[in-house]
Amino acid sequence: MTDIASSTPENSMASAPALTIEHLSAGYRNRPIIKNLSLMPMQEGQVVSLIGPNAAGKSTLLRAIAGLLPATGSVRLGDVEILGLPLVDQARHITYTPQELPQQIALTVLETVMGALQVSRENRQDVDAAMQKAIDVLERLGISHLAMEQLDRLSGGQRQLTSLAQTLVREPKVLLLDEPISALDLHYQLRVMKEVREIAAEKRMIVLVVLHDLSIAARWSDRIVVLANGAVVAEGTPQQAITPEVLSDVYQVKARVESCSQGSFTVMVDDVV
Ligand SMILES: Nc1ncnc2c1ncn2[C@@H]1O[C@H](COP(=O)(O)OP(=O)(O)OP(=O)(O)O)[C@@H](O)[C@H]1O
Repeated sequence: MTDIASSTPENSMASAPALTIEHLSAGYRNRPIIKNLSLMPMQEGQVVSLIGPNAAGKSTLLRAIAGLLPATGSVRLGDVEILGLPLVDQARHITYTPQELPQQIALTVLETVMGALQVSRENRQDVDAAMQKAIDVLERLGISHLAMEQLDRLSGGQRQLTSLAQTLVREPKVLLLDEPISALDLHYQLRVMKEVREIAAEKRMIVLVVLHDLSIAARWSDRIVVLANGAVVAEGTPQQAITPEVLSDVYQVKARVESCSQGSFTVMVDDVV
């Protein structure tokens, strides 16, 4: 087995670990939600969007991959089996950002983001490096002006951006994002998707993101997974996965998929079925 955390950039490039999910089942008490689910391997640098109706099991799937729910099956990063590892070891590879906004604690945004790096306060160099990293992420997300604001004085959208900064600063190998743009205005929705995509490519991260806006998912994802009733109903490029037939089956809407001038496409919903 390969120890991913201790591998050098050279040999990790050579082995290019993919995230492979096979025969995954998970749920709550006596309530199975995810049933024997397998996905195409997700490659380094890829952004994969998970879409589907309310209660389809999207958050449950992310929590199961992150090791936060009892699950059976296999979640492998390269040849390392992640499922069943102690949470602290799993967290070295995978970071999950939940749908819920962070607690309104009395820390500044900068302190909150730096806190995610868990450096010792004794070591001045580490603290300085952590601060620089945190500031860089805040700048990328366009919220460096909030660095000295207290978390409990922020709006919902500002707290969501802080939560994302807290996750990104750790540069995990696998990033699981549950509706990261649900509280954001148009500018920040696009800004976040653009930055997540760029950071994934730069840092060779694997990103699995739950989104409800299909046009945004189509524009910013390499691949789409459509989930309904805890099972995959379509998977592939945005063009392959988001079709009028799938939208009718899964969301019960009459929809068109229209090409845009920039090569992406928009989903136009005409009516409910
Ligand atoms: N803690 C829990 N205990 C029991 N059942 C739960 C729990 N959390 C979620 N569920 C159930 O699991 C199913 C899937 O929920 P999940 O939150 O994964 O769906 P989702 O696709 O993320 O939905 P949404 O788009 O509405 O956020 C739902 O039927 C829900 O009621």
